[in-house]
Amino acid sequence: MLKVGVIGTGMIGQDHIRRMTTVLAGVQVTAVSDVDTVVAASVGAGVGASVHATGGEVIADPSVDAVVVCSWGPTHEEYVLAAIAAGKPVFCEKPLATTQEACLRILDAEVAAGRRLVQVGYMRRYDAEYRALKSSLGVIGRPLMMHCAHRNASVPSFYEKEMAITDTAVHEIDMVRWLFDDEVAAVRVLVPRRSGNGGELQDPLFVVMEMAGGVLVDVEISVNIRYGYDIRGEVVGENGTAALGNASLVTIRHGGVEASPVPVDWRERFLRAYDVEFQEWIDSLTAGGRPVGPSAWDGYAAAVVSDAGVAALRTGDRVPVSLVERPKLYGAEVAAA
Ligand SMILES: NC(=O)C1=CN([C@@H]2O[C@H](COP(=O)(O)OP(=O)(O)OC[C@H]3O[C@@H](n4cnc5c(N)ncnc54)[C@H](O)[C@@H]3O)[C@@H](O)[C@H]2O)C=CC1
Ligand SMILES: O=C1[C@@H](O)[C@H](O)[C@@H](O)[C@H](O)[C@H]1O
Repeated sequence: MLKVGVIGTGMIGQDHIRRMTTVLAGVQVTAVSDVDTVVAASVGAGVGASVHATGGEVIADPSVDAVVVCSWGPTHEEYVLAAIAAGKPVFCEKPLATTQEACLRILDAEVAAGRRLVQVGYMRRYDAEYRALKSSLGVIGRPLMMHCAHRNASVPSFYEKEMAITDTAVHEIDMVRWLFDDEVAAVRVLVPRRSGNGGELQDPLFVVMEMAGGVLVDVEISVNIRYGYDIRGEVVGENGTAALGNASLVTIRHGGVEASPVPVDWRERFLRAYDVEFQEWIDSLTAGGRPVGPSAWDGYAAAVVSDAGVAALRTGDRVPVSLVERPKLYGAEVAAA
């Protein structure tokens, strides 16, 4: 039984605790913590876990074999570094950290530890539709372009302009690296007319990524679309196209109209993907091994592209992407999962 401590008991922290306590096998949540101590106490009591005053105490708790970090992005670096220092495996929700410099510090620490301890929560790699899309690439000929849309019904009040890249588009950044087994070479961000739904937020955005191998990817980021959570992707190949399904269990035809329900948010759309992601993480650690999913290198690479995207948003320029040399520790694992 893998004993897990969870830092950050907000929306996704609670959702992951729910899956670890009621859905998945071979795992027990033994400790939790959140700067919102009231929420942490309530969540901890609900699953019989110890409630600690700080994330550092969760990591140091002897009843904790592995750590799950679900706090806000800017706090991830501190906890991931502390888990590495304690020699404990750590699953960190995306992004690994909010700047490439912070990710490099994590890479350096893990390389110094000499073994993989870090996994990053890029769950699209575990989604059945994305996996089917990847499998179909052989059928449609060489991929040339990809069209994506990433639409949130709404975002919380603390969501800032740059988060459209660092918190939202970062999923597409990781996904295209995995899908095409290639790195992003340059980023542009185009700014269309502003939606009235987002207040002062610049919403939507249109992100264009150039892959090193020449594939061009466009991503519409809309975070106040109101009607639901809508994730789309279509690859254009030399001889055909391959698109994600519409993620709906049912299509209703009634009163002269055809309709399918749209997921409310990421918890519904990627429910199974998170389950598979966590079960594989738990199983890999229980077997005495190391995590095999998205690595600190993947987290770093996504952060470099994300930084380029933020610069492109600020300047309107095409911003090239340049990665440091990949440490041997991450040699064959960029496209894992
Ligand atoms: N993989 C995915 O699809 C998703 C990933 N996320 C990621 O998960 C993380 C959390 O997001 P949400 O749960 O939506 O946010 P949230 O705001 O609902 O929850 C975050 C929690 O972290 C706590 N917190 C903040 N600073 C802390 C600190 N220093 N130590 C301990 N706790 C702290 C907050 O009090 C809050 O309860 C973010 O990094 C986000 O990008 C979020 C949603 C979906
Ligand atoms: O990761 C997530 C959130 O943090 C982010 O804010 C949303 O835009 C994404 O759709 C969701 O998957």
